[in-house]
Amino acid sequence: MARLDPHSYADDTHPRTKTFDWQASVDFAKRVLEAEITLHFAAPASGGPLDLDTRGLHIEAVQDAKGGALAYTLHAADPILGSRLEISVPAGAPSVRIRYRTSPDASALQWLTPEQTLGKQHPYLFSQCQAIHARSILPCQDTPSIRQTYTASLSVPASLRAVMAAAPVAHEVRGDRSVERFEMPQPIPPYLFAFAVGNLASKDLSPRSRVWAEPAQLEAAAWEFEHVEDHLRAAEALFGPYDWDRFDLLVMPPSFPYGGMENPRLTFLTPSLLAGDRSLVNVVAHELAHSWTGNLVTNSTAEHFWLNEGFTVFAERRILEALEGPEMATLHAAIGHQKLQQTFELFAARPELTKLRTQLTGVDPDDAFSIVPYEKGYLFLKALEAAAGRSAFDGLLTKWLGAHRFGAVTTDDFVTLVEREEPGLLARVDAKAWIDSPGLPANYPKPESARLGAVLALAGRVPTAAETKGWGATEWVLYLEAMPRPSSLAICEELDKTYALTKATNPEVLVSWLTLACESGDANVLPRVEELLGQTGRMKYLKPLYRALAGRAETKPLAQSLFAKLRDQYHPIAQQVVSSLLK
Ligand SMILES: CC/C=C\C/C=C\C[C@@H](O)/C=C/C=C/C=C\[C@@H](O)CCCC(=O)O
Ligand SMILES: [Zn+2]
Repeated sequence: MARLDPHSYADDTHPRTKTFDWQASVDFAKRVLEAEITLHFAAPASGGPLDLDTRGLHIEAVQDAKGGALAYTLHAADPILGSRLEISVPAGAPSVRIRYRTSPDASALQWLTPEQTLGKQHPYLFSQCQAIHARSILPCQDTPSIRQTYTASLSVPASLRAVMAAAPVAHEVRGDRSVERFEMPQPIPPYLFAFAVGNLASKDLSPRSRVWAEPAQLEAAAWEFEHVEDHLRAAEALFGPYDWDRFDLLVMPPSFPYGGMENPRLTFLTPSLLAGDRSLVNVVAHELAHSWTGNLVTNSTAEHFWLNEGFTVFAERRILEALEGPEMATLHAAIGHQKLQQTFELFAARPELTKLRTQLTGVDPDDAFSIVPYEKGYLFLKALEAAAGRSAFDGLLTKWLGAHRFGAVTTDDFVTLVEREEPGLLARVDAKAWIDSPGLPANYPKPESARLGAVLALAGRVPTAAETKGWGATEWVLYLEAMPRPSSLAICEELDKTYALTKATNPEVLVSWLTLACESGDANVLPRVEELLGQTGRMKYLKPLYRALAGRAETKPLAQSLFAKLRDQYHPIAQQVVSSLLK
């Protein structure tokens, strides 16, 4: 018996799921899915146990392919992993079928009332499975090391649409219900299983891309993401053919906990990207880049998350460089570097979580999550690119993607490939320190440029109008993130009086400003902070603001009272993460 993943009960001596068929009926009144799943094995079972991951599922029946009952045990829940569903599978069995019901507080799902949506007329339901939440939707081997294809059939109220990170194949209306069928032909890790149900409409952006949104937001979304085909072409020029057929976008409700989620064929995006100036489309570039780094070549467990995210930030900034020039890519890298330094301070008590390769047994991935795998992983790849030269490094990247296409990888797989293709390169950048030591090695490639230096030189004082001439959101975020914390109340007051930052419409600028002001004890911004925390559920915004409020004695009670009031409108993942940081 050998567990494949510290966050899964999947065992490499058990039958391996190759594909599954999932039927579910969405019950908005009870906030549950009534469902049945048939797991088809890669080879007939040899006879013995099959351990599946579940969380909060009410199991009604477990059967063989002919409908005969199979013995099973649903073990007590582990606080991080959920409950092991142990099934006795007879020798020769090709599949198992499980009928079950999800729990109203399934950790992957957020159920929204009509009032919590933009249109206020219809309910909404969406999923977020990364890293280990798919098991709250369906019993499965919930580890990226077992990739699975699937078919799905979703029964929803006829007034709503269901969309899925899969290929739609049929849509039938039957009275007051409609049944939408999907197929996912490419094998995916379970964390990329995703769907949404709501009052949705779509608009084509290119032959292989459309945007879905609530009707009132569709035109704004289509304008913001109009140039998605340029991103696709730039990415294919860099990384090779796009393997997923469609690259559709779904603009989520404001409570969506992340900036984006790279669900294949249907990327989920926070509505906070609809800035009206296309200044935040780097997130689309990031999610698109995952089509190669993360979705095609996938970390085998969360302990190698940097293989997903460090590579994707590197790829995102190469797309940005191709479309907007090296200066913009460098500015984004500089913001990431600033936030990385802040994160090292936040993780001072848990430096082991700032290694690239982590040990996460007994650690909840959502609690370990930070930008370290993103930005430290990016800097490590930049160090390799600088040492090898861009052409040689691009050759490495091509070989990496080709060698592990539709596969699951570990850090050792990357080390082995680089050592084989470019002997000595890893030693030249002290790869061991990057991978297995906390923080950054002394020789790391700090993002630098003239424009960047000019912005950073202003940190600590209020810039003049002349000095900020031509600044966009990126320069303002970089300046605000580089400001000493706490800054003086005099500086905060002058900044806001001069530049009306509390009225900023760009969410990145607004949150960087409000966080600085809260960390500096500037009570003038508190009404806007309270308003914003009620308008978004994106953890990138919730975490720094709640942490800033909780970090000062005079505003800690406000952090707690606000969270008590607002928590139900946040996704279950955000509720758990913010609750942990307020402890
Ligand atoms: C050391 C790493 C430990 C765990 C990593 C594995 C999974 C973390 C889990 O919490 C899932 C994260 C999902 C992230 C989805 C989107 C992000 O890439 C975007 C985050 C930033 C943003 O909101 O823009
Ligand atoms: Zn990502």
